[in-house]
Amino acid sequence: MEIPVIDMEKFGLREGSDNLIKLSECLDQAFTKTGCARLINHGITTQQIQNVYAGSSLFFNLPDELKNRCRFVGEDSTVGYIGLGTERYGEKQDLHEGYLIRTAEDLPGKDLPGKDLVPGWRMATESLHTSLKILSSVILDALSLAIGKERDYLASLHRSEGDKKSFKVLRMAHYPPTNPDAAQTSIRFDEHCDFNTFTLLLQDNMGGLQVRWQRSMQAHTSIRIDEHCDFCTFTFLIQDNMGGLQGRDKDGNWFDLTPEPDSIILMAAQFIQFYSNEKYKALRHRVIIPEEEAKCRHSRYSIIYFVTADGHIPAWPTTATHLPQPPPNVHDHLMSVLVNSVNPTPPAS
Ligand SMILES: O=C(O)CCC(=O)C(=O)O
Ligand SMILES: [Fe+2]
Repeated sequence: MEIPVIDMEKFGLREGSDNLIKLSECLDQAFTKTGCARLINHGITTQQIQNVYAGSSLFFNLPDELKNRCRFVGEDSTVGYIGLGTERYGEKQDLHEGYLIRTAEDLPGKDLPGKDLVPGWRMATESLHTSLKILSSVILDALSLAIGKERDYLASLHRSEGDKKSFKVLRMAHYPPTNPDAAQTSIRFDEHCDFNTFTLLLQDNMGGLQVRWQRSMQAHTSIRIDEHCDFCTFTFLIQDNMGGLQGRDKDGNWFDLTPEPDSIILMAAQFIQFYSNEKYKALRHRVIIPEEEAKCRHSRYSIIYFVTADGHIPAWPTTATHLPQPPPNVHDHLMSVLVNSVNPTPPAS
């Protein structure tokens, strides 16, 4: 699968809405075709990114006891440290830990737990966060046009400043070294789609991120016979020469999203799926344990920015006929999804 590359420099975005229309067309094509894009020349510097990785590496190598003191509890539980094995997205054990932050303006009057444990890390994350916010606001505007709305339509659903319940968070992720045998029972991050609007993802050069697009993206709006398995014992099938019959391989066609230095992966998530009236599909993705022994015995780091609508906004439009009505709000919807993926029993070490 070819991931569309979008060169953000081409759009000279402060110059006017003409370029925004061009960007919206590129995003529309990318999301329709693959549910994702690789953004280059996005204005975020190598130094900004490296500063965050450097802090992540120091933080995640601290003793568990210190990291565990950085958990947020109560209504702010969407920021702070999330320990190894706290989340689980499938049958296998997920092998990742994370630290989630919001910017100071999104979290007025609050300090992040453990913000001083790693000198300079808070400043580095704040700088990257601010740049990602700027990038995401351009993308929100372009996506508004792409779904046939006014330029500020999505921005008006994503204000979030001072919204205590906002899930607009930046996550620093760490995948600890493991061994190739662990892949039998564990995975670095199991298959899921994100439940926010879209995600901006940076990864180091360790690899392992994979995506697969939802079948209906390839099938457009109609299909001769939709996906199914037969319920008999086995089937003999003879077909003419017109083609069209497809099977899925055991793995369901996963594609590697190979690391490219400094590029940012943009992934469609559930909110844009619902608000585009299913034109775009939330991209399914996972992080596998690499087969190369050297890579799997090495830490992997990534940085993920979840662009999320404000907590009180309906999780899907009230006009969506295929979804339960009335919709829950974004906050309650995300809480219910997160509750299902949080596994309170950490793996035995
Ligand atoms: O670390 C990655 O590359 C993927 C992480 C991810 O999918 C997530 O945090 O939702
Ligand atoms: Fe994800």
